[in-house]
Amino acid sequence: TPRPAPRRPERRAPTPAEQSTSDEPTERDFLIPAEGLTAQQRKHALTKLETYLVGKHEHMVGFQGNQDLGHAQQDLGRFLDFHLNNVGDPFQQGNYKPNTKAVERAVLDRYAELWRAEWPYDGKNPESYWGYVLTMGSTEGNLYALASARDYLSGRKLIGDPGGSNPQMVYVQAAPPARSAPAARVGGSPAADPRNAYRPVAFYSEDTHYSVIKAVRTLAIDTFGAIGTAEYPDQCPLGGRWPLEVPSKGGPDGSGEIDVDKLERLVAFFAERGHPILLLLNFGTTFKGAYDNIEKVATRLVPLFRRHGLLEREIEFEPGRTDRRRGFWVHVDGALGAGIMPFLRHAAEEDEHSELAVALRRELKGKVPEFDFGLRVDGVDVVGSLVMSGHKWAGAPFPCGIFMTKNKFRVEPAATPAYTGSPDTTFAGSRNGLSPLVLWNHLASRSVRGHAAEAVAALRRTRYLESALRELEDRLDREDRLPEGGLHVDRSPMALTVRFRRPNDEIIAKWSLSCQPMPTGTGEVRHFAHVFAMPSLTEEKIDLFMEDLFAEGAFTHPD
Ligand SMILES: COC(=O)[C@H](CCSC)/N=C/c1c(COP(=O)(O)O)cnc(C)c1O
Repeated sequence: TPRPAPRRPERRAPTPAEQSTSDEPTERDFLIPAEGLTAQQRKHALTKLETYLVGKHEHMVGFQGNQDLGHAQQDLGRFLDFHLNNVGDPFQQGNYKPNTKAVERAVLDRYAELWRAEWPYDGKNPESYWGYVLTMGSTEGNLYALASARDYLSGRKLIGDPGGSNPQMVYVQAAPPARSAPAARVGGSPAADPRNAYRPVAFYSEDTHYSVIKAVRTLAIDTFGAIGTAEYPDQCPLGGRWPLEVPSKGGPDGSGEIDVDKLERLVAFFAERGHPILLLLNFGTTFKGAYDNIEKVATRLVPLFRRHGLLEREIEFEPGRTDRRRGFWVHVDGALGAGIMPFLRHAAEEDEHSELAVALRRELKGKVPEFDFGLRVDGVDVVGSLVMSGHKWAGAPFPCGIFMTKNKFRVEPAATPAYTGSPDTTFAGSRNGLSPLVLWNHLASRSVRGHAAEAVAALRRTRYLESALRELEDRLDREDRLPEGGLHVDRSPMALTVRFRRPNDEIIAKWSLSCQPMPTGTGEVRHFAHVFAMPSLTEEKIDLFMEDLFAEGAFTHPD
């Protein structure tokens, strides 16, 4: 029987009476009639949206997006007059001339310096950085990093037929070494199976952002859990069933850092069998703001990689055409952490009696953690790639970010399309030309000392937030209004966020809170919300937020 036609609204501008009454605009307010809308109707609809956004902008505290625009609008608004497009490689000008690649290169050079990579960019130097400004956020960067790592570790190479009839590049795949190949050439211990030599295995923790799981699925990259379950049943080195993700320290209600001891045992299992290792580490996890101890991971795994011939492998594409590549790749998801940490490191490097260094020591017991291209263990430069979101710490008003790696880890560009005049070396085709301007403005509008002071202040405000929540818990307890079990206030080491018991839906909507159910060690599930102390979160806002949480029914839920 034919399905009834979907009920469609008439294609006409809604009358004022038909428009949504709540201050939250709906698609009805923006219905586009065939005859278009008058200037007045468009202004009316847009004003409704602006009014709504003003309120939400003021109360946006629940995600790691810095809402402080600085003076981006007056500095950059003029560039909306241009159709900017940074299509192609940032370091090749290309034929699409209305671009901001010069700005993009300056931003990349500055972040390369902040992340202790070799800069300025030099296409002839294998140790030089290469990177590009993302048109999406770290999701694009993670996708691109994992695709690069997959091709690099699985012995793929893109070669062109320069001067040939076909300008396109083609993939060539190295053949697995012969079974008789010496273990050293296979890149594994004597037990290594040469057939695994180009089968990379991915590892990431249970606190990893969902964009990584999406990337692994999209790119058909094998994870240790999937291969373990399929090919090594009942052999999990942790005992029991293979976990899908590397356990975090202290389990689901722990700090959110990866459990390095368990990671080491899982990686060893696959390295012994000749698999190349693809490791994604978090530097500022989404919900708990936790930092994986990247230096500790590297200190444990570099000797293991050396033992199993994974520090350097010879890859033969065809007789006489070989590459020397590593058998491991460490990607750092620094969506939030890569934005703030270089500035905290600067504060730590100041004279120990300076006001900034003293202020940092009040917030941070111990050293600023390692995460970037400067990390070396036994002379090995550990980090293969790094991403950062521009709309988090840097406060870009739209998604953007940075992907960075080194020339020596790159698989040659996919194509050199004549019509753009620039090698197609990024994930996107057309690329946002405004993002480099926003990131440039963020970096250039303060001295590095000014950025460092901002970073230390954010740690101080996080501590203020945590104290305020604990005082609130005491106030509610004194008035016998504390919910059963308390407010579960918690903060991971150095985190820019504090998590606490989820309040009611009205407060969640007003303050744009991000919420997550979390199993506890006892099997109970607790519902948390969190607040991030981005530069846009002032102490005044924290006080106003506490008043809302103190109100009657703040933690009451309909269910
Ligand atoms: C629930 O919160 C989120 O999903 C935020 C993005 C919104 S904050 C502005 N985090 C995104 C994120 C991402 C994805 O980054 P984006 O694509 O820029 O959103 C990658 N890695 C980590 C550790 C992340 O936290």
